[in-house]
Amino acid sequence: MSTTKIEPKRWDALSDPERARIMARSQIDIESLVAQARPIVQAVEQEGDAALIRYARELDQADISSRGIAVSPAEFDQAEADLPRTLREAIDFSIENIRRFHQAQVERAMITVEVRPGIIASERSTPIEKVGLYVPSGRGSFPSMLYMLAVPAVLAEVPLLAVTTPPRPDGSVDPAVLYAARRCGLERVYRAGGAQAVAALAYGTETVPAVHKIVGPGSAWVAAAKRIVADRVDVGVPAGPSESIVLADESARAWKVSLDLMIEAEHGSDSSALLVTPSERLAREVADQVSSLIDQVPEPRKTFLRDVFTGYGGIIVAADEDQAVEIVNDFAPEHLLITCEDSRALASRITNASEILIGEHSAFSLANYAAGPNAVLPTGGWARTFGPVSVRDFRKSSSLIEITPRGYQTMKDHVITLADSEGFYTHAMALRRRDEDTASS
Ligand SMILES: NC(=O)c1ccc[n+]([C@@H]2O[C@H](COP(=O)([O-])OP(=O)(O)OC[C@H]3O[C@@H](n4cnc5c(N)ncnc54)[C@H](O)[C@@H]3O)[C@@H](O)[C@H]2O)c1
Ligand SMILES: N[C@H](CO)Cc1c[nH]c[nH+]1
Ligand SMILES: [Zn+2]
Repeated sequence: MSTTKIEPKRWDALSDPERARIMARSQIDIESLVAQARPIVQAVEQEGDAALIRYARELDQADISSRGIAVSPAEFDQAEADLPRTLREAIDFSIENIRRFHQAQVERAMITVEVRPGIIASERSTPIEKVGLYVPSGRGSFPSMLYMLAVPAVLAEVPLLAVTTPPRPDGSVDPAVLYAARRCGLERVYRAGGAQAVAALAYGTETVPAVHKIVGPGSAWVAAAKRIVADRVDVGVPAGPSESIVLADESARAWKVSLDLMIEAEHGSDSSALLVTPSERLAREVADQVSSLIDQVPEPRKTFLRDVFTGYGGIIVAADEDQAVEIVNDFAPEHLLITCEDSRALASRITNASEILIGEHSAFSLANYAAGPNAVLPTGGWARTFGPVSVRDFRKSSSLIEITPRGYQTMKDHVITLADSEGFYTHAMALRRRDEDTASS
């Protein structure tokens, strides 16, 4: 196959539809799959386990009828025995880093403020009772996603955690995922992927428990199914197909930028990877180097890279540094690497990005696996309002309010005035009657 031709594009020269397509990226795929995912979700709602077994055969080419949907303790034992020692050590090392970082997110279970004398208000945090963790599999093996989800969920003290992950063609589950699950203290793992897994967690089946929240990244199929069940279950951070921006200037080295640009692009054809630079020279050098580097990558990643750099990804030449920063903030990338003369100063100007890597040593891969912060991140522009998955995603809060007689006296007249003015008769009357009762007793 011929070499992929990548042409740097000047942002100022792009048409509005061209810019809109770059900004929309995988949202286009997710939208187009919602209608196709709906019958899968409905079948699981109506038929439960039978539909999961059927879709495993149809969509994962896996016969799971003899093994069953739930992974057995013996499979966990086998996975641990089969996994190479170096991989076990790498997973252990990374889990420890992720735990060290997420431990700092554990908040006090209750904060209390005496708003005024006798008005005692608290915020109490409790774990969400049942959470489903979606661990993708197919275009990659993702033990890293298991521990990125399990570590904060366990620190949050969620009582019921149910993991779903697609079966492999022989019906087994990725042993690295099982090893990581056990290391994190989880043994409830179900063989189900894609839209069918999301439906199973939303509605429950004979085997898979229904949960209150589903957390975890996935393909456009997973993202589309989450949209369908979103009125029934909390679907958490919208973490779809991976995407990244490298923001680089004249000081950056083309070979490093080229490889860093290719990291997140190799996840799939629906990913996005952009170099945004004010340097025309760097843009041209990176275009040439990425074109020839792609040819050295084994399949299927070669095809994914080709598709990305002729699809949602590319090389953008900004008019200047200010425009480059503006493009990044408008795009709101999942991953951002800044490799510029003063990367730290530029980082302070980034307002929308879920993960900001600063300086040429901070490759995306390090943060994907082991730097400490969570690598399950919002995509599709959702970094404008969401952050990385954290311990907070697995907890909720309640307000506790206790009013003493003194606090009541301080507030009641103001509240009666407000209730009258809003037109809520009973809101005011409940306080007026209390006053009459106090006066007559
Ligand atoms: N945003 C994040 O934090 C983050 C993190 C890691 C991975 N990701 C993304 O997760 C995705 C992982 O994708 P994956 O494919 O490896 O795993 P996946 O588990 O998300 O998807 C595989 C499942 O999709 C379903 N599927 C595939 N083709 C289908 C079809 N034609 N019809 C119906 N269902 C179908 C199957 O059930 C299969 O089990 C990638 O896009 C990656 O970029 C995102
Ligand atoms: N880049 C992914 C998040 O978008 C995380 C990951 C895991 N493994 C490889 N990459
Ligand atoms: Zn990645």
